Amino acid sequence: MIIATLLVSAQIPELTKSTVLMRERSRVEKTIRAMQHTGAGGLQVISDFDMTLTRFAHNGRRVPTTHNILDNRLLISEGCTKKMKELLNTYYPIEIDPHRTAEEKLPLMVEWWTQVHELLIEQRIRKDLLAQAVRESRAMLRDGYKVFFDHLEEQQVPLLIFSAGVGDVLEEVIQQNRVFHPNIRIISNYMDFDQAGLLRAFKGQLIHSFNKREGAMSHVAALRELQARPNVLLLGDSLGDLTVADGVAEHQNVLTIGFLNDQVEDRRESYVNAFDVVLVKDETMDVPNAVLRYITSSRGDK
Ligand SMILES: Nc1ccn([C@@H]2O[C@H](COP(=O)(O)O)[C@@H](O)[C@H]2O)c(=O)n1
Repeated sequence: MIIATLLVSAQIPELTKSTVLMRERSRVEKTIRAMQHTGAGGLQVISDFDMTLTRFAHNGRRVPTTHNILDNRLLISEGCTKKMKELLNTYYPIEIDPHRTAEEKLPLMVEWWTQVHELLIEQRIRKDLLAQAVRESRAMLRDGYKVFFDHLEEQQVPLLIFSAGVGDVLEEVIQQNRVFHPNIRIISNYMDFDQAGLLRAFKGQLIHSFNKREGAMSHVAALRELQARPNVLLLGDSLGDLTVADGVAEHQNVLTIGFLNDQVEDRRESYVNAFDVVLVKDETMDVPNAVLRYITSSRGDK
């Protein structure tokens, strides 16, 4: 068995990079082997979007989240920008605070999202200007994103993107990067426009970073096709992302990969305890791509 697990490391050299942390390397290798045994046909990928599929920073500047892409004079006023920034400065430190529990954070996240959505609705955002706002933004998917999206499509592996961001903006980002393939399902906060194409509400139950399990459970019927796939590769950048897989179904093998983008020293321990694999300040999809390449390679290739 030791020889078998070592073989996995040899086949996936990306897992030996100094930016890759694992609580229990042998468990990771065993899970990857089990997933490779079933192959692409038994696999599904569940991923967060902002700061997981998108970069956290580029050239020393933060890359905007889907909410922040809406901060464009085409769509919102200067006053709205100011209020959104104040809310971000108040609530983002709470979202990533390793000393508060998810239970403590939950009501505060509801406050943040609710206030921002109310501000956006007051602005009566125009649907027809969203694509231009995305084009003008500094939105950026992680390096290696094309290999990730294209490989999943080629292997017919479903990709569920579960995001507390803004669904309409998220779709536009992946559309403009030409990777919006038919194997993708998205659960997110979608805008509701009136007949004149002006934002009047957000649809459905609010999704924030700490209610993803409940959000996933409420979509279980729509996600029935995923229940036939026992193996899950789950990608996220927040501890709240870990609960999505529980909400979808019971699984045989789940491998979780967490991007630790910010406040690394303070959060390292909690991330290593929670995710199987932690990627520290890694702006690429190299590790998920290497793991996927291994899992979906046929056993004869080994
Ligand atoms: N007004 C807001 C609210 C949230 N955010 C950030 O977006 C992230 C949510 O999207 P996921 O795809 O990661 O689920 C969340 O982590 C917040 O930090 C924001 O920028 N502005």
